[in-house]
Amino acid sequence: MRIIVSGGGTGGHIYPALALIRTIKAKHPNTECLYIGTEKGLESKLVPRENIPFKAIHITGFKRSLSIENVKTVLRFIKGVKQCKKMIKEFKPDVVIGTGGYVCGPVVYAAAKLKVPTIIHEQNSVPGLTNKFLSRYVNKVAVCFDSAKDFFDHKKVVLTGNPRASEVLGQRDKKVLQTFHLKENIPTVLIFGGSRGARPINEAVIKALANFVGKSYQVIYATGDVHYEAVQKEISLIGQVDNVSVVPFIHNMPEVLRAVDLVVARAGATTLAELTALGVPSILIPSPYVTNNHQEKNARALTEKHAALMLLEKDLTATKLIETIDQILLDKDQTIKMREAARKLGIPDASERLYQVMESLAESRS
Ligand SMILES: CC(=O)N[C@H]1[C@@H](OP(=O)(O)OP(=O)(O)OC[C@H]2O[C@@H](n3ccc(=O)[nH]c3=O)[C@H](O)[C@@H]2O)O[C@H](CO)[C@@H](O)[C@@H]1O
Repeated sequence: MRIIVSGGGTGGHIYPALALIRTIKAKHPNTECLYIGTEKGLESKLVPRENIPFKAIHITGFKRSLSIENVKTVLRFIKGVKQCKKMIKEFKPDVVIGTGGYVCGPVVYAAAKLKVPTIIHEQNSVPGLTNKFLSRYVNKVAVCFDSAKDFFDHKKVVLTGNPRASEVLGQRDKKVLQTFHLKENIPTVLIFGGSRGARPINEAVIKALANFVGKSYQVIYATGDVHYEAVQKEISLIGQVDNVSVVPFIHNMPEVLRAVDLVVARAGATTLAELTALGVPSILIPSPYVTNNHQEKNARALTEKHAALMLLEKDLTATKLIETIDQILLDKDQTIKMREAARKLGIPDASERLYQVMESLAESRS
């Protein structure tokens, strides 16, 4: 099989794509894959790490307000479509899949125009602009939340879940905590602000740092690559805290998620798919800076079922953060209830479901 995958900007669009590629390669080791992204997006770093052939196009996203930049974006889109058509004709894919982010626009649109079978994967409860636009042209729309179905043509829509959910599954092995210089025999909370980190979360954690001293739990705190230096500078002024391990980014997230007892994070859809597949309780701090406030809607899908607690960014303080962590981790019954509620929401066979959609589409063509 030959497939082109495109998805980018942030990890939430890239990790599902990588997980799907791994599933396909596990089934058909001879599958040829090409990933199309942008140089600026995180994909230009993450995809080559996986030894997947990567090509970049130059494209930008639409601004919501009227602006001259939008005219430039239209021109870049037209140029991008031309570039993608050339790549598609050369590569001759059986299927083209877009996992979100504006880079998918020209890639999937070009494929649809060339009559190559196309799928878009929407991770969120409310779709992004690019996927809404592409949904008119593609053959199938794979979604992760029931509520997302209503935004698309019901004949095209399939509930698959997020392939990252399948990827994080595995044996819980707390030995990985040693790599963070932490203990295996006490509860661990993992704090991170999405794939790029989040300044407001970093600020709250830095202020909370001294209050973690003497707690019966320990903390892994990923600042986000771009924030690491600034955070370290601030921490050096306060002093290191033994039971808090600070890192820029976690590249072995599946292993780490399996070893921790609570997660504090933004409410990015891929993170939520991972948490629910594993049944990890969470405190969600939705980013208020995303399209249609979709992270809050993502988070509500979990809080309504008691799988997570939500802390709005406007209410986020160091004290509130510690109180909420204590509320869960210092109450075993609460932890267990949240764990079970989270697991009930997971779609652990998401990779297989998405693979089936892809395979039947490719077969229908041959
Ligand atoms: C600001 C923005 O537009 N965010 C969007 C983006 O979020 P973002 O890229 O932050 O996506 P998610 O929170 O969904 O996923 C983050 C991914 O990065 C991984 N990870 C994170 C930190 C780390 O140190 N190591 C690591 O591997 C997580 O395990 C997860 O797989 O895509 C999501 C999925 O479409 C959307 O729901 C978010 O609203």
